[in-house]
Amino acid sequence: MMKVNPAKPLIEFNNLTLGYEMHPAVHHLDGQILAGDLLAVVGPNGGGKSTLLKGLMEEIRPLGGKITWPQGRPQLAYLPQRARLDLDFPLRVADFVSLGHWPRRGAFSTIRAVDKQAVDQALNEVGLAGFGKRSLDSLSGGQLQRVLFARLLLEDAPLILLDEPFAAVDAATTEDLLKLIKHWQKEGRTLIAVLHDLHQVRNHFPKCLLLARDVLGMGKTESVLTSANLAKARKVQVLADPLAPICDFDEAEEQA
Ligand SMILES: Nc1ncnc2c1ncn2[C@@H]1O[C@H](COP(=O)(O)OP(=O)(O)OP(=O)(O)O)[C@@H](O)[C@H]1O
Repeated sequence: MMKVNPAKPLIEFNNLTLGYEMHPAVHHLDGQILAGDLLAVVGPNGGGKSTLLKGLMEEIRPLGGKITWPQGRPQLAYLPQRARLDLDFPLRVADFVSLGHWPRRGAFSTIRAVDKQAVDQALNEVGLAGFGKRSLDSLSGGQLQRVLFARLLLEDAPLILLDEPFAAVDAATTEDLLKLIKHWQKEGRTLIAVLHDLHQVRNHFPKCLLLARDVLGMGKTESVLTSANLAKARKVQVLADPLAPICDFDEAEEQA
């Protein structure tokens, strides 16, 4: 894993605006994420959380401002929202998990013995020892989420992005997956997770970004999730206003 300096920012946002066809979904974001941060991204539906992850993955380019990587852009691992995944095909669990090696080995490398051992170990760590030969489409929702985490283990990335990792997952599975997340943080990885359960965020995530198109707070969780900030977030009708106004970049530059 790439060595990162925990005292230096891993990611810097400078007046970052992200969106689609000039309509901002994340507006004028400034701030830093330090290496080793465990950051929750929260906010109303349509508030721009997934868009921010897409920006970090360079799936979309900023409409304005920029994202900088003072320590270089590290390898990223990404857990998409379950609702966006179509895993209803008869691929073996072990083969699917071994895809976690792709970023390092290339898509067409054969699965080597050492990989097989790593796959078994990853399945063991997520509580699915012996599931390797099962077919993906035979798994329950919670088991599938564990498999996705096993694949992340193999990716061994310094920066991990999780989009609603506990959606439709029961309490026991959530607890197990949270332990893995904390373990990853102890190993020095940086984690950014989109979440909806504020109780969970308060209990397990030291830092938080509250996003309702505009940034309503970023920093220590207890100072971001105040009743005043949450009241503001509730007032933002991002869903009722799917076409946010075209961003005025001249004005944005002047403010920068
Ligand atoms: N590909 C796209 N083209 C146009 N608009 C989009 C696209 N993807 C997202 N949007 C819009 O951008 C805004 C932010 O969406 P985003 O998915 O980032 O929100 P979110 O905070 O992740 O929401 P949720 O909690 O519902 O998952 C929404 O108004 C959405 O309709």
